[in-house]
Amino acid sequence: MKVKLISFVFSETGFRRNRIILTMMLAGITNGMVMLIINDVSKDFNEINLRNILLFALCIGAFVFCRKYSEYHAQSGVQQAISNKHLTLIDKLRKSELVHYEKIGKMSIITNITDNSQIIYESTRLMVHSMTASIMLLFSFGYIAYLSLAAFAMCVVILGIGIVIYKHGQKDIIRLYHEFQEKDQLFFESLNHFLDGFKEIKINLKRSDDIYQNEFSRNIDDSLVLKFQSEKKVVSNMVFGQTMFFLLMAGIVFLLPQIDDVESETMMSITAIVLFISGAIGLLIESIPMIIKADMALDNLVHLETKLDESKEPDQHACSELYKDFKELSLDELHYDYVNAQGQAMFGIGPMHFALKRGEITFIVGGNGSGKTTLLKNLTGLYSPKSGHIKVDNKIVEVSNYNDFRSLFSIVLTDFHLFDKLYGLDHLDDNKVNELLKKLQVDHKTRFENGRFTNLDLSTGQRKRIALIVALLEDKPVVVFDEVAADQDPEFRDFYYHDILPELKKANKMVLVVSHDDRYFDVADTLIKLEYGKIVKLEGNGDKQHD
Ligand SMILES: Nc1ncnc2c1ncn2[C@@H]1O[C@H](COP(=O)(O)OP(=O)(O)OP(=O)(O)O)[C@@H](O)[C@H]1O
Repeated sequence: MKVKLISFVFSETGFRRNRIILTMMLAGITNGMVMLIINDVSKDFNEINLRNILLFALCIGAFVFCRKYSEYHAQSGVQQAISNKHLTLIDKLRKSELVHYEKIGKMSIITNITDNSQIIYESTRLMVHSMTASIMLLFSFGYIAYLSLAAFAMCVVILGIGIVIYKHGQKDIIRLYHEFQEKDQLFFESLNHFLDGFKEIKINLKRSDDIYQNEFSRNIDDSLVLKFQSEKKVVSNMVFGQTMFFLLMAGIVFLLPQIDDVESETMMSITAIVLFISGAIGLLIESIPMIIKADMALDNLVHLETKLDESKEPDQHACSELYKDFKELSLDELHYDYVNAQGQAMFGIGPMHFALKRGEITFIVGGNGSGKTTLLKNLTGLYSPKSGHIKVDNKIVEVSNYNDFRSLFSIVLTDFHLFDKLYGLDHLDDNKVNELLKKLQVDHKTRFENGRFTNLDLSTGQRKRIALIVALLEDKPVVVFDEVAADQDPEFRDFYYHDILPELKKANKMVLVVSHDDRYFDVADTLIKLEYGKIVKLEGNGDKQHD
């Protein structure tokens, strides 16, 4: 059986790897030596001499040192390996396509990374103990072979049969663990809904009871059944292991004298050794289920990493401000559709064909679900089109230039997120931010000090204003606002349409706005109306520029 946990633990120990292996072996050997000395001395009290006392002390000292060294360095190795794995996963995550991230899901990523890492970390100590115990067992069996080959053969046969049957039992346990994991996944999905919909649950007792009884209780009951079944198997397997050990004892005590001509003193020694190693065998039997869980946890992390590798964007050229001075952005027969898990196309947009200029305001309008946000995600390079192209100054934007292309945009989508710090904005002048807070009338709620907003516990409308401020601070050539005015009071809405947007236009920015405010449609230079993913109206400059 290949234990993946071992290679994972050693993957980050570098030059200490050989030392850890050596000290683990020495800890096992010195443990065995202690047993030998005790055995020798208890057989013959003349053996109580300075040499044996010193040897005993030396073995204990070496054991303590080796055990501490191997355990400490293995633990720090695995901690390092886990931290590196976290960084690798986050790095791969940020390079994967948005559409794949949306499919994998936030909760699945969080639980995968946190739960599995915890299991791996906790199992490492057990694994080190088990490896030390295995060395001690090998040492002890070597000594048994030295005392009596027949006793050694008996150990090999009985333990061999035990291992085969034990491994067979493990297969069922692994299957049950997998089923349990799937149930656990369902539980976390429900938990995700429960936490996201906490307000809706709080307000509606019937809904709250329904989700509690029919979702959580049922899921937990199903999980418990599997957990009980697997625990039952684990316990049976452990008891079986212990029984095999008793069988070994019985073989040594009752059978060995019949088949081998062993003296009673040797019999005593062999019995003492077998009793001595019972602790190590017990430890091994108890560790195996945990090590299997750790291997499954590693598989889960590898599975997540493989998914992220598959969803990786094509390699990007180094950012070169390729499009910095662009003038026009156009869609050339762009088509995009969402596909379900079976690969069938669901909702789609396109084909779309229009051109937008810098220094102009474009409104994208249409009913709910008409495809406005999907269009924006394509336009900004968050999704890559299934067919057709995005062009900048009439040149196709290759996917390898998407990083460069996306750097043109500041976006505030409907599900925007406010970061506690303004990442990526270096050398920001606090005064400049505070002036904007004043201009957008949120300065009485929050200030910008030492690179952070002092308060982000704000109303939805206020949070949107902060998101708007961040977008303005980024000072990108294209700004994209998805229903930003939706939660604003009439005065601010007026300010947004009649001041903020025209100011951005004056600053030669391309302004893309999703809006349902038909009272302000006259602000737009171009108006694109969507229905069922198709352009049903294209008015203004965008139409004139259409080639
Ligand atoms: N990740 C997704 N997977 C599958 N279908 C999706 C996904 N996101 C959106 N859709 C579907 O695409 C359609 C268009 O959604 P989109 O968010 O683009 O509409 P919208 O015009 O922005 O709507 P609204 O005005 O309500 O925000 C919807 O029918 C929606 O069900």
